[in-house]
Amino acid sequence: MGDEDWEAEIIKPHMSSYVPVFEKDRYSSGANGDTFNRTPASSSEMDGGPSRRDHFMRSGFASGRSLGNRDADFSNKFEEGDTSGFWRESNNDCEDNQTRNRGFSRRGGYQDGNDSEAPGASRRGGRGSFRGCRGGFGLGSPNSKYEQDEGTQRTGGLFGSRRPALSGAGNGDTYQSRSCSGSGRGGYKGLNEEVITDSGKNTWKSEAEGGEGGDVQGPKVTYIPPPPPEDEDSIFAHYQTGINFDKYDNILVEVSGHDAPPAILTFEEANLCQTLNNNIAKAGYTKLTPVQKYSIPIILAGRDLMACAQTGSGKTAAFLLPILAHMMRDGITASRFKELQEPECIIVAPTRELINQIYLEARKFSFGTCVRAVVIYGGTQLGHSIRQIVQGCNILCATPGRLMDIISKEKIGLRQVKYLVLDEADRMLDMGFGPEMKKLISCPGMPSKEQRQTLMFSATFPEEIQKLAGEFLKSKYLFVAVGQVGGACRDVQQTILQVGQYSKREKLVEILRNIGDERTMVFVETKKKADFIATFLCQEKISTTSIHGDREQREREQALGDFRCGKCPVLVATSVAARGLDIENVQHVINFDLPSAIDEYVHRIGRTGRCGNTGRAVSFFDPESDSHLAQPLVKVLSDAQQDVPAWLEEIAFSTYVPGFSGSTRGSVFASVDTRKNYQGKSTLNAAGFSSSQAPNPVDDESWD
Ligand SMILES: Nc1ncnc2c1ncn2[C@@H]1O[C@H](COP(=O)(O)OP(=O)(O)OP(=O)(O)O)[C@@H](O)[C@H]1O
Repeated sequence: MGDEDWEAEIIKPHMSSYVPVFEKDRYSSGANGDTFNRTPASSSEMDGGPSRRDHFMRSGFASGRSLGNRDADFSNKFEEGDTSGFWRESNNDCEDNQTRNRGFSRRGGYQDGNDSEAPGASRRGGRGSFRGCRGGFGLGSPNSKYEQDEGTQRTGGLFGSRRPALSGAGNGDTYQSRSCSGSGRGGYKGLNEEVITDSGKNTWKSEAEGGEGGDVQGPKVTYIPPPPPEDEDSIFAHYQTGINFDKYDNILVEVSGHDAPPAILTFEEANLCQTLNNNIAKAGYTKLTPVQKYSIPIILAGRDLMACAQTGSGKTAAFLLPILAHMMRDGITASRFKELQEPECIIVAPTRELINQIYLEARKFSFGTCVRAVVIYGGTQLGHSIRQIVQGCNILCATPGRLMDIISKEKIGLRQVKYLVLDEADRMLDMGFGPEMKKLISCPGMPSKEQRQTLMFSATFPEEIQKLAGEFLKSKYLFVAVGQVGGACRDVQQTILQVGQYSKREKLVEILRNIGDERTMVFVETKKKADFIATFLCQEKISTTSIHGDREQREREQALGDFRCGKCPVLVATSVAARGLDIENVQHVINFDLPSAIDEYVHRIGRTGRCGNTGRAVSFFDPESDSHLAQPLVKVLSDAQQDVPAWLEEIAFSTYVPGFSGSTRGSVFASVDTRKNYQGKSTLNAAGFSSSQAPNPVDDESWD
C-alpha cells in the first residue's frame, strides 16, 4: 500500500453527518413487511411480558438450500464432500493453531503466484481453486542495522501485480478480480485473532505466543506501513456527531469508589492548555460525552480508573486528553534520538488496527506539542518499529506481542512510565492477553501500581475480569459505568433473524442487495469463512473485501482502507475487527455467524451507531448452534429497548440457566462494580445531576 492509498483512506473533515433513513420495508421479505420496526418494545415486553412475534423468518427470507447452481463451480469447490451443503470447517482453526505455532502458514487452496515461501512454511492444499489476490509490496532494501537484524526476509511478492482473485474459479469474472480482496495469502498469521481452543471456544492469541515479531521462529516480516498523512486536514479529519449525541446526557452514570472528583460538564472546566483546547476544537469536539465528563477529572486527579461505557461514546479521548494534559503540565522534555527510550505513557490494545487508530488519535490531540506518540504492532517489520521508537517516544501505543519484543530488545525502558492504559481492557486481561499483561507489569523497571496510574476502558467488563484487574489497579481505583455495564449501544437497531446455516448465504445476499452501497460489516466466526464469504459475495457482484488474521498486515490495512473509502462497501470480518474500530458511515452490521460470547456481540454491533449516529445490526440466529446465546441476547435486546422476537424468548426460556446473569462465560452484566465493600457510590446522569433528577432512560420514549 502506498502513500496514495493512505490519502484515499482519510476522510476529510466537515463531511456531512450521517443520518440513515430507516425504510420500514428495507429488509422486508415482502410478505408482510413487518420488519425492522424501530418501535421500542412495550413496557410489558420490557417486563418480560409477551413480545411481538417476529415475522422475519416465517414469511420472509427464502428457506432451504441456497445458491442452487448459480455459483456452482465455486460452491462445489467448497462443498465437496460436505453433506451439510456448507463446507465444513470444524477443525480448521485447530489446524491453523498448529500451523501458527510454527509461525507461518498458507491457506489451503490459495496459491500465491509470486510469493516465495520461507522455510518452515506449511501448505495446506486440498481446496485449491484460487490464486493469491495480488503480490506484495516492497519498501526498499534493508539499509540499517535494524533491517539487517531482521534476518531472512520474506521476499516474495515485491511489486506483485494485482491478480485475479478467482482465477481458478472458472469464470474469470473481472469484477471479482477487481473487487474481491477476500482471499488472502498465507504468510504470517494474524496473531491477535481468535483461535479455537481445545474446548472449542474462541480465545485470542497474542503475537508473542505465535512468535510474530520475535526472532526465534518463522520468517521475518518486511512490511513497513506507510507513514500517516502529515497535513493538518487529514490529521483532524473526523465525522460528525449524530442526532442522538445529545441524548447521551440522559444515560445514567454510576461512579463507585472513594472520593470521586465531581464530573465536569464542559471542556473549559477541564482547564486544559491552549494547544490541547485548539486541537479539541479542530477535532470537532464541542461537548463532552458522559464517559469523558467523568473520566477526565478522575484521571486529572491522578486516580486509577476502570471505565465502562457504550461503544462509540468517546472512550479514547477520555483517556488521551487528561494524560496529555498532565504531560503538558509536567513539562515533559521533547523527544530526541536515543537507543533506549523511556516513554511516560504506554497504551495497549488487542488488535493492530485498533492500536493504530488510537495512535492517530494521540497524534491528533498532541499536534503542536512536544509530545511524541509512536505506534508499534505485529505484522510489520521489527526494524521499522525500532526506528520509530529511537527517534523519540513519549506515548507508546502497542499491541502486546510487539511491545514485549521491543522491551526484550531493550529499546524501551519502563522506569518513566506514569500511565498505563489498557484499552478493551476486558480483552487485554482475559486468557488470551492476560499472561502478557502480567508479564508487562512485572518487567524490570516497570513502576509498581502504587507508582503509576493505570487506566482501563471497555464497553464490557465481565465480573471475573474485573476481579483480575485488581492486580493492576490501586485498591482505591474508581469505577465509572455509563449506562448498563456491557449493554449495547441504543442507537443500534438490532434485529435477530432465525436463519439456518443452509440459508445464510442467500439471506445475506438478499439483505446486501437491499442495502445497496451503504457500508456494511459482515461478521463471521472463522478466518476461512471470512475468505469464503468474501469470495462468494464478490462472485455475486457485491464489492467486498475482508479482514482477518490469516491476511498479511499489508492486506489487512488495504482492506480497511478500501472499506473506509467506500471502494468496497462490504467488509467481511472475523472478531479481529469487532472491537474499537471507528469507521465513518458504517450503517450496518450483519452477524452472519453469532459470536460465541455475548460481549463480543455487543462490540461487533458497536461498529455502527457511533457517536450519536444511528445504525442497524442484523444477526442470523441458528438454533442449532446459537441456543446458548438466547438468554443473553434477550437481555441485551431488552436492555437496549429493542424488540425481542417471541421465538427467541421461547428458546431462551427452554434453555433457562438458573442464576444466569447475562453471559455465557461469566457475567457481562456485572452489577456495576464487583468490589463488594466500596463506599461513596453515587449515581448521576451524564449531565451531572443525581439520578433522582434525571429521566430514566428506560422511560425516555424519545431515546429511540
Ligand atoms: N466529545 C466528542 N465530540 C465529538 N466527537 C467525539 C467526542 N468524543 C469522541 N468523539 C468521536 O466519536 C467517535 C467514537 O469515539 P471512540 O472511538 O473513542 O469510541 P469508543 O467509546 O472508544 O468506542 P469502542 O467501544 O467501540 O472502542 C470517534 O470518531 C471520536 O472522534
